[in-house]
Amino acid sequence: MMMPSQANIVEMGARDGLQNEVAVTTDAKLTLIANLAEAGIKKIEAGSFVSPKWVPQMADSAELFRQLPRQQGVTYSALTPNLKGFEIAQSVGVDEVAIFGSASESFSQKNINCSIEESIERFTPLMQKAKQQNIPVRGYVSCVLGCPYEGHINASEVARVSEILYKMGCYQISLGDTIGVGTPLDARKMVEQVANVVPIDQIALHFHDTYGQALANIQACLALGVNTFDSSVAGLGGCPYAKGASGNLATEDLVYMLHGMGIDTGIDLTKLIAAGNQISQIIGRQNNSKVANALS
Ligand SMILES: CC(C)(COP(=O)([O-])OP(=O)([O-])OC[C@H]1O[C@@H](n2cnc3c(N)ncnc32)[C@H](O)[C@@H]1OP(=O)([O-])[O-])[C@@H](O)C(=O)NCCC(=O)NCCSC(=O)C[C@@](C)(O)CC(=O)[O-]
Repeated sequence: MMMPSQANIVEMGARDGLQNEVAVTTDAKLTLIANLAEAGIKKIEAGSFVSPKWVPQMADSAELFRQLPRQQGVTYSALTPNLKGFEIAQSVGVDEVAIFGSASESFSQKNINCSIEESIERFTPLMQKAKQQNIPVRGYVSCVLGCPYEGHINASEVARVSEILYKMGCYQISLGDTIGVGTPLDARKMVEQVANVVPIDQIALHFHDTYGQALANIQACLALGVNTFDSSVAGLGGCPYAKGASGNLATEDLVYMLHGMGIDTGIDLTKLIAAGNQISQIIGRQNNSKVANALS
């Protein structure tokens, strides 16, 4: 398989990032999202329609979508764990939603308060409604390279859950190394196993960078033909149900590597770095992107 000449980046900063940082105002989120679109990002996960008691940082997602100025050609998406979340998302004009399952029973319980099988039952009416309304649904599988509660997770279980979400109608399956423990050979083997049940061009990688392995893992999987990657500007975030996990791979670091390999992203790195520096300043912490720090 040839390396892709172009890659798609799904920007997580406003959702996966800010769900696990000190709460910021809706205005600050709107500015971040506008800056990301201005930098050339075409897919922005902007919020989530989950219980505000579970994730208070996302409680303003409906208000955010109501106010969000849309840039043509940009998709603004949100997480929806159940029909209730989907209906609220739909009422405020979300372009695309994502359901999120897990390859780990324990993480499923901690994150969405139900078993893997129960989560599939909750997703079913959502998928039916999304199909009726023509709203694309992305599917996440968490803990694909390890679980904070169970440790090792078998790739066969990752493939099993991925196949279920794919067959339910998710147009893309995003494989989450939620706690960032994976290493390149394991990442590659896991993706190869999922690719037996989900076409490789419908697989995305969502790697947290807790152990500094995310770029190496992506590099190992690029050769398989994967060309969609989730990342967070400034490396924002973590996971509220995976203590100690750091944010997603920083988008600036990913873009720098891909451009260096001759893989186009359509993203202006200078504008992206400015967006990351601004939100880091607002939340009062150092930008977690090595590239941003080197070039700032
Ligand atoms: C899924 C639930 C809601 C189940 O929570 P539950 O308690 O089992 O659900 P419930 O149906 O019994 O409802 C309980 C309360 O939540 C409300 N509720 C119910 N649904 C909604 C909704 N959609 N929006 C707003 N409110 C909702 C519902 O109305 C009720 O309110 P109350 O009567 O107590 O006032 C809960 O567990 C939850 O919100 N969990 C948050 C999960 C979350 O956001 N986690 C972080 C996402 S990150 C992730 O999953 C990993 C990923 C995707 O990034 C990939 C990776 O890194 O690997």
